[in-house]
Amino acid sequence: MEIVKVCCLKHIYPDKTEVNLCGLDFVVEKGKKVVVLGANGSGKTTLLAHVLGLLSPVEGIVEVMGKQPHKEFNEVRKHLGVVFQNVDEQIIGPTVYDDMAFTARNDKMPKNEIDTKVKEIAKTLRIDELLDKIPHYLSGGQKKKVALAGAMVTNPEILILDEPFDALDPKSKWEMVEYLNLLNKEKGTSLIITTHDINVVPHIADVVYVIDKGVFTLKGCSEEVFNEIDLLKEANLEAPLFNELFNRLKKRGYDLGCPVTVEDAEAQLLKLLEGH
Ligand SMILES: Nc1ncnc2c1ncn2[C@@H]1O[C@H](COP(=O)(O)OP(=O)(O)OP(=O)(O)O)[C@@H](O)[C@H]1O
Repeated sequence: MEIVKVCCLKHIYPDKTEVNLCGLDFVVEKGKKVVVLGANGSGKTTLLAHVLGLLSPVEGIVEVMGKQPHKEFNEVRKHLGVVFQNVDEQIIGPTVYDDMAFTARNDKMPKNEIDTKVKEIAKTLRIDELLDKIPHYLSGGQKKKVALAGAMVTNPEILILDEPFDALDPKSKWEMVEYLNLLNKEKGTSLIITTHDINVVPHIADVVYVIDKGVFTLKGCSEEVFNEIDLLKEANLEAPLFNELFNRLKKRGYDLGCPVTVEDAEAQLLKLLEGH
């Protein structure tokens, strides 16, 4: 079932900067983890702002659960959780606990339910030690986790994350990937994630879109997308290094497939070595 659809979207910012999101239709199926890969300024944040109903299109289609987000903002927003690229813009509570509880309190969720959820999510994201802290003084990575935790308290059907892995150290990044995968598996939460961290993509994405200067040029699973090395380069993106390596080996007559994770690459190489 299609829950998000964006096609031929034209946006004009107040300073007259025009962004045309065209090419392939951007579609999110219920329960899927969709990654949008694109270089700086390619239009990722503009896309998300339209899905969230924060901007109005001049032309084109933007639908979330069959509704137009900018027209039916409240109706659409109750299904969405969001972590903005600049989390300082969304962290507003005087303490981490209050910040996480903010939307749930506004939605009149019972106090004890909020308390249980806040503590449970904080524990899973390993920020339970921070609950009494003032968010303003946290590190960038800690703030990302707090924003994600806050977005999760109301149990959104679709979670939108703009560059969620920025500012995270490797351990926190992989913990975040693990948490998002678990969330998707256990709660069926659909994910829309923008990133330019290519190495994370195969570990999180069911579907990958590549956006090149506003044009959706590629759609597929990680293997399909990372095989299109020339199109990725055109979009100012790099395929994972070993992906490039396996492509070069293929050109020399060693077709070992298109592994997109270190584990897959290791398995393929071992197969080859053990065959000799
Ligand atoms: N508020 C704004 N006013 C004017 N132009 C804007 C505004 N926000 C974005 N743009 C322009 O729209 C285009 C797309 O920007 P957008 O922020 O959507 O890209 P992005 O892919 O999210 O980039 P990044 O990875 O750097 O965050 C860029 O040319 C950018 O300069």
